[in-house]
Amino acid sequence: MSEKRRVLVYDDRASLIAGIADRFVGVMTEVLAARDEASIVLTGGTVGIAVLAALGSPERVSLVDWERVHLWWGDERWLPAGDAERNDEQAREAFLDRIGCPPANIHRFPSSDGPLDLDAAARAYSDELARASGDGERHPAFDLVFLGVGPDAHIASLFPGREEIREREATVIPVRNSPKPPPERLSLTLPVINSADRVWLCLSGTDKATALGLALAGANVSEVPAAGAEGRLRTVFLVDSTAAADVPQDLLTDGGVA
Ligand SMILES: O=C(O)[C@H](O)[C@@H](O)[C@H](O)[C@H](O)COP(=O)(O)O
Repeated sequence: MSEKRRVLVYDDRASLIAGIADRFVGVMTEVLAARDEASIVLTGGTVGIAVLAALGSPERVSLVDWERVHLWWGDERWLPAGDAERNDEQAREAFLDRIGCPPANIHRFPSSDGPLDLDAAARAYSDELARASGDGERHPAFDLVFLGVGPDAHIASLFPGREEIREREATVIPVRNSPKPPPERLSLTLPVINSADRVWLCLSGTDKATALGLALAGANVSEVPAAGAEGRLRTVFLVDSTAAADVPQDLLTDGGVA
């Protein structure tokens, strides 16, 4: 396993969630010691949201200087603002209301009940990313992108066998007829995800074992989107032992720098 890519295996889901949260606190301490602000991309999904809840827990909520953090999303479900199924709403319930991150630093995707249609919403988020870059780039320099991984190895709303995973020009795209409900979504594209210093893929459960095994074996990205996730400095698969069941022992590492 290269220093750039690691697989960290935790005994069970609870220790995985806690381990991801604790490692994230460590990374943020390092990043915010070196720079004024950090930019993080959050994910939806049960593992991603559980990690946010752990970060918002009484024992961790004060460990990150959230006032210096910008939060973005890797994807969003095309639903009305405040809908319980929106990734940003689940993040709000999990931790946003407790961490004291300035509202201007919380960069939600547009919602379906707003003035924009799906295509215009993608353009609007793309424009917001560019504005936030501050130096004429197309998006901020992301310190870390969280990704959940579907049983089909999708990441964000980039699904296998679909054109969106192959998009290399746009930074944000609309997704229609999504295999995972709801059918309409918005997603960052793979080049934007991979522009981050760190990409963390978080997997729990036996239904993720095949996706993890294929991703680590270097399967074709169009068919196994998780195989295409690669941070500039680090790519870390943070998994529990059930998700790791199909992974050859030589691809597993314990501990190490995430
Ligand atoms: O909008 C979403 O649903 C997520 O962004 C999606 O990419 C999710 O992270 C994966 O489907 C894994 O979800 P689980 O962690 O619940 O398996």
